[in-house]
Amino acid sequence: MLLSDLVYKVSLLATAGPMSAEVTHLTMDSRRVGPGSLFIAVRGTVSDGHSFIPKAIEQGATAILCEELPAERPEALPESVTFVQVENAPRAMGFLAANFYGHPSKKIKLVGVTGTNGKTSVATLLFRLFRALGYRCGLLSTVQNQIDDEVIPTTHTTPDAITTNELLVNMIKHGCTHVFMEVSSHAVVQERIAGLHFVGGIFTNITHDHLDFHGTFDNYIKAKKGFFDQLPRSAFALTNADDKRGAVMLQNTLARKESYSLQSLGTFKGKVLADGLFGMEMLVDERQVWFKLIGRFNAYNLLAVYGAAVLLGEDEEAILTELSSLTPPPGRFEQVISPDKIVGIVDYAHTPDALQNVLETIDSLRQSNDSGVLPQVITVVGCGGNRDAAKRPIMAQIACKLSDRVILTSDNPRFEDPMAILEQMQAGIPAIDYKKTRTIEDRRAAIQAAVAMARPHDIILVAGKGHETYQDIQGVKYDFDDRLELRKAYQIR
Ligand SMILES: CC(=O)N[C@H]1[C@@H](OP(=O)(O)OP(=O)(O)OC[C@H]2O[C@@H](n3ccc(=O)[nH]c3=O)[C@H](O)[C@@H]2O)O[C@H](CO)[C@@H](O)[C@@H]1O[C@H](C)C(=O)N[C@@H](C)C(=O)N[C@H](CCC(=O)O)C(=O)O
Ligand SMILES: Nc1ncnc2c1ncn2[C@@H]1O[C@H](COP(=O)(O)OP(=O)(O)OP(=O)(O)O)[C@@H](O)[C@H]1O
Ligand SMILES: N[C@H](CCC[C@H](N)C(=O)O)C(=O)O
Ligand SMILES: [Mg+2]
Repeated sequence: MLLSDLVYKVSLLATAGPMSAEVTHLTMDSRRVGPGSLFIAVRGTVSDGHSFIPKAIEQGATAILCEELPAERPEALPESVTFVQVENAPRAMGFLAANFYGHPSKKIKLVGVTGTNGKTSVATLLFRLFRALGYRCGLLSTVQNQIDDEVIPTTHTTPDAITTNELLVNMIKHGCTHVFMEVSSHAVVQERIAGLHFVGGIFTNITHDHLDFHGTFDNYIKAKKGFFDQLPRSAFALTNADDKRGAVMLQNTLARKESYSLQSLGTFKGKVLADGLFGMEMLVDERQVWFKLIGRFNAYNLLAVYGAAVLLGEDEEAILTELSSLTPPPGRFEQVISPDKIVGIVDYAHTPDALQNVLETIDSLRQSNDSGVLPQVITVVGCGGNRDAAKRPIMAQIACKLSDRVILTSDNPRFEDPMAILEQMQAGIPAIDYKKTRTIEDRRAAIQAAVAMARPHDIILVAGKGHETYQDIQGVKYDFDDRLELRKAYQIR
C-alpha cells in the first residue's frame, strides 16, 4: 500500500521523504523490520521506540512513523527512508493498521468488554452463545484467541492494533460475523483499540487493580471510561447499573445507553432464585432459567451476556435456552474433585474483589454433613510480581477473613523476589489469623500441603492463576497448571 494511502485520515505534523513509498508490512518492533516495513516508534514503559529508529533503518525499513523527527538527518540515514511525524504514535498506529488491513472491524460485528473482573467470562460466554445460535465467531481473550474452532495462543488480554486487525481479517476470511473481545484498561491507555469500529461495548465492574500502571483509582476509571467515550452513535453501551461507577462509564458516550441490574432498574433485569455447587436458578426478564454457572458474580456476567445478545438482535427465548447449557471458561470456578471428595476449585481470582466474591460464593454453598460438621475452606493464594503491589496485603486479609486455613504462596513472581511479595502479603494478616496461616513459597508444595490438611468434602480454593499453564519466574515460563497439580497431589495423598 502507498504510504500516502496508509496515512489517510491520520493528522500529520510533518513528513520528510517520498509519500509514494510502497509499504508492505507494519511493525512497532525494530527486531521485526525488513525491506518494505513501516516502523512505528512507540514510547514504552521500559524503553523508547525512537531509540530503535537507526536499527530499523539498518534492517531496511521503508518508512518511519514517530513523534519526534531525528534532529537532522544523520548521514547514516538514507534519503529513501520516509519519515512521518505525528502527535501520538500508538494512536496513529491504530488508524494505520485499520487502513492497511481494509477496516476489517467495519465488516463484522465487533463487541468489546471492559471492567476489572468478568471480561474473559462475558466475552467467552458471548462467543460460545453465538456459536450455539449458529454463527461463526471470533474471540480475543486472556485465555486464547479463537477463530471459530481454531485456537490461537495469546500473550495479552487485548492484543496491539496490528495483531487485532490481522486477526479480524482472518476471522472474516473464515466467515465470522461476530467477534467478542476483551478491552483491558492498559489497551485503552496504550491506544491498542484506536481505529477499531465497535457495534457494542459492555462494562462489568470496576474495583482495585493495576494501580501500579494507572497511578490512581480515578485514572483507572478514566481509562475504562475511555472505551465508551470512543464508541460511535450507532453502537450500544451496556453498563452494570449496580456498580457504583456503572453510570459514570456512559457519561460522555455517544452510543445508545443500556443497563443490566440485579438490584435496581435497568433495561435487563435479573434475580437469583437459588444457587448451588452445580448451578444457579435465575429470573431473567420474567423468565425462570437454570444455568450451569455458579455464584452471584456470574449472575451479573450472564445478565450482561443476555442483554448484549438481545441488543444484537437475537431472540430472548433462544438466547436463554442456549445460555442455560453453557459452562464457565477454563480456570473460572473450575472444580477438581478428589476420589475421596475433596472439592478443589481453581479460580483466576487475582484481585481483592474477585477473591472476596469467590470466597463468599464458596461460603454460601458449603453445607454441614450429617454430623453437623461444616466443611473447611482452605485457600492457596499468591500475588503476581511486577504488578500492583497495593493489592497484596488486601488479598491476604480477605483470604484470612473468609477461610479456615490459608496458605500464602507464589503466583507469577516475574522479576520480583517471591519472598518479598509474600512478606507484603503477610503484612495484611490480622494478628488473630496468624495461627491459621502458613507461607510456602513453592506453589506445588503449597497445593500438596493444602491437600494433606483437607478432609473429605473440605473445599480447597487455589486462586490467582486459573487457566494459566505456566509459572513466570525471571522471564522464563515453567510448565505449571493448578488443576494438574491438584490432581497430582490427590494421588500422593
Ligand atoms: C506495561 C505494558 O503494558 N507493557 C506493554 C508495552 O511494553 P513496554 O511499554 O514495556 O514496551 P518497551 O519494552 O518499553 O518498548 C517500547 C517500544 O519499543 C519497541 N522495541 C523494544 C525493543 C527493541 O529492541 N526494539 C523495539 O522496537 C517495542 O516493541 C515497543 O514498541 O508494550 C508492549 C508491546 O505492545 C507490550 O507487549 C507490553 O506488555 C507487557 C508484556 C505486559 O505485561 N503487559 C500487561 C501489563 C498488560 O498489558 N496487561 C493487560 C491485561 C490486564 C488485565 O487484563 O487485567 C493486557 O491487555 O494484556
Ligand atoms: N462479574 C464479576 N464480578 C466480580 N468478580 C468476577 C466476575 N466475573 C468473574 N469474577 C472473578 O474474577 C476472576 C477473573 O474473571 P475473568 O477472567 O472473567 O476476568 P477478567 O476481567 O477477564 O480478568 P483479566 O483482567 O485478568 O483479563 C474469576 O475467576 C472470578 O473469580
Ligand atoms: N491480566 C492480569 C493477570 C494476572 C494474573 C496473575 N496470575 C498474575 O500473574 O498476576 C495481569 O496481567 O495483571
Ligand atoms: Mg481476561
